[in-house]
Amino acid sequence: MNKMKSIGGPDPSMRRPAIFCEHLHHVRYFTLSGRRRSVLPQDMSKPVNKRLSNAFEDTNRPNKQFYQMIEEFRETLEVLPLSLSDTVEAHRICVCVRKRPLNNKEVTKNDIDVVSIPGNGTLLLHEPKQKVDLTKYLDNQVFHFDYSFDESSTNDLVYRFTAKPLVQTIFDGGMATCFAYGQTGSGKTHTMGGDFSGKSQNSAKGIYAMAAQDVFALLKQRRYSSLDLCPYVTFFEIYNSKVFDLLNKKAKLRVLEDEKQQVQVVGLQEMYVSCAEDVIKMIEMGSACRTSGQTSANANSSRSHAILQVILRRRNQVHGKFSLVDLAGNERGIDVRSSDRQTLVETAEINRSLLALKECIRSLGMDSHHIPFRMSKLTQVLRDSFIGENSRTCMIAMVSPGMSSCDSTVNTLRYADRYSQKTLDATPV
Ligand SMILES: Nc1ncnc2c1ncn2[C@@H]1O[C@H](COP(=O)(O)OP(=O)(O)OP(=O)(O)O)[C@@H](O)[C@H]1O
Repeated sequence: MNKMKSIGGPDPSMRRPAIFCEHLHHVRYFTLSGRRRSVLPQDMSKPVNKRLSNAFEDTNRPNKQFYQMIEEFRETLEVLPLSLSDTVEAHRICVCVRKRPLNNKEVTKNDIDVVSIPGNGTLLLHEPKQKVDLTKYLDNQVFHFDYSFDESSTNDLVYRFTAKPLVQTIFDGGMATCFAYGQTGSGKTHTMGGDFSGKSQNSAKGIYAMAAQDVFALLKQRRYSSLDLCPYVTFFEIYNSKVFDLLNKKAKLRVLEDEKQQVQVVGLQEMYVSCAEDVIKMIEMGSACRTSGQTSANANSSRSHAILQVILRRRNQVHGKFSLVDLAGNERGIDVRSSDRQTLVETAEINRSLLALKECIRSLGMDSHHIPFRMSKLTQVLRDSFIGENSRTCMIAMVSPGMSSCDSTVNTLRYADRYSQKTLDATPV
C-alpha cells in the first residue's frame, strides 16, 4: 500500500489531492490536473532512504530506474484513501476506478506498480517512457473519477460507493445498472462475483450477493412490504452475440423486439427468490457455466458478458430492475496475438459491444432521445437501462497495476474517462 503522507498545501480548502514535486534545485506545488513529467534526478543512482535501499539490493532488477522515480514521486503524494465512513454522493452516472494488487505472477516477473491512487477520485498513471537519447522519464497522467479505490480496498468498500446506492432506485420504480469493465485479469469477476481462494469463488463476497442482501433488507421494511413486490432473478451471458441462459443449462435464447419496441429475451428463466441465499446459489450455479477461454493475460479468462438481473415485480408487472454486468475482458488485438482465429473473432465482437455500450451511456448522460441500443446484443438486452428519467448507472473500471499492463490500463482509463459527467458536459450535443 502507498505510504501515507500529508504535506498540506497553500489552500487547505482545495478538494483535489495535491502533488508536491521536489526536484534537485527547486520545489513546486501543483494540483492534480493534466500530465506531468518526472525525470530521474542525478543523485538518484544512490538510494534515497532505507526502504528504497532494500528494494534495490538486487541491482539486476528490471526497470529499477522507473521504480525509483515512481517511489520518489509517491513520497511526495498526499494520500486521502476512501473509508467506509465517507459520504456517498448521488450520481445518475457514476464512474469509478479500482486498482487490484500486483499478483504473484507479476511479482515473480519483477513487474513494477505504475498506478497510484491518492484518493478523492484521482488516479495517477506513471507511464514509463524513454527519450531518443535513452533518458528515462515518467509521463505522469492524472485521471479524475467519482471514486477511486486503491489495492487495499475491499469489495465491501467498493460496493458501498457503487452498487449500494442503486438498490433504492429499483424500489422507486427505476432501472439500475452496474458494469464492471477492464482488461482481462484486472478484477471484474473478483469484484462482481466474489473473491477467489484458489479456483473456488466466495460468492457471498461479491457485489452481486451484496446487492441481493440489500434488496431483501429493503423488502422487509414496512414502507415496501405493503407494495407487494416479488423478487426474481435472471442470469445469462452474451457470447459472440449469442445469448445463453446460465440458470437453464446454457439454453440458447433469442432476442426479439415487439411492436412497442420492448426487447424480450425469449425463454429466459426468471426464478423467484425468497432470500439472499437463494440468489447466492444461483450466482454459483450460473458462474460455473460461464464461457471461459484462454488468453495470455488470464488462464481462466471470461470471454462473455455475464448479466445478473434482480427484478422486482408488482402484480406481475416489472416495478424495477437491477442489472449487474461483468463485462468480457477489453483486451486489444495485440494482447491476443498468440491466440487462434476464434479468439480474434471473439475479441472483435467484445470490442464492438463495448463501443456500443459507450455510445448508449453517453446518450443517456446527454438525455438524448436517440439511444443507439441496436448496435449490439449487449445494449439491446439492456435497453431499459438507457431510457427513462429514473435510470441510474455505475461503471467500475478495473485496472491492473503492472508496468506490463500499462497500454491496456491507458485504454481502460480513456474508455472510462469518456463516461465521466465532466466529459459528457463538455461534449457538444
Ligand atoms: N482487488 C483484488 N484483490 C486481490 N486479488 C484480486 C483483486 N482483483 C482481482 N484479483 C485476483 O486477480 C485474478 C484475476 O481476477 P478476475 O478473474 O476477477 O479478473 P477478470 O477481470 O474478471 O478477468 P477476465 O476478464 O479474464 O474474467 C483472480 O485470481 C483474482 O482473485
